Amino acid sequence: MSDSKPETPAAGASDWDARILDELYALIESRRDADPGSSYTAKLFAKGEAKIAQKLGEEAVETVIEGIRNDPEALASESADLLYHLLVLWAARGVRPEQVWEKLLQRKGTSGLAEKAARNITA
Ligand SMILES: N=c1c2ncn([C@@H]3O[C@H](COP(=O)(O)OP(=O)(O)OP(=O)(O)O)[C@@H](O)[C@H]3O)c2ncn1[C@@H]1O[C@H](COP(=O)(O)O)[C@@H](O)[C@H]1O
Repeated sequence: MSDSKPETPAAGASDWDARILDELYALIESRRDADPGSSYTAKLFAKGEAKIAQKLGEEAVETVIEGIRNDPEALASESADLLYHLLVLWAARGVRPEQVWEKLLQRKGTSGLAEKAARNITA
């Protein structure tokens, strides 16, 4: 069996990882000038940044609800909706995934508690 990941993951496949976020972002970018009648992403772009942010908020609330209920499958499903809409907002506002990955990388190894304590000293 090859170690390499498939070009495109099959639905339900476990042999995939977070690189799908980069692929999804590229797909979202490719829909920027598409027909809103044939693409949900294009429809979101046509509605504008404020509506996209509002939609992200709705998906966040739905994710929170599933986080409070004990239904991991529903939580995973709402999380996918949330991530998709977050990526659409990044694209709409000109944020590249690499910018966010860089932020995460910079924080690697720094405890959230230590960072918060340092912030309070300098505030
Ligand atoms: N990952 C997603 C994805 N996740 C969620 N959604 C859509 O997000 C919407 C959210 O559903 P809701 O019930 O919350 O909202 P709604 O009532 O349907 O929508 P609104 O009228 O409120 O805007 C649904 O229409 C979902 O289909 C997505 N739509 C698209 N993608 C990806 O984007 C690609 C391009 O899609 P199109 O732009 O439609 O071609 C697809 O191949 C997917 O890979």
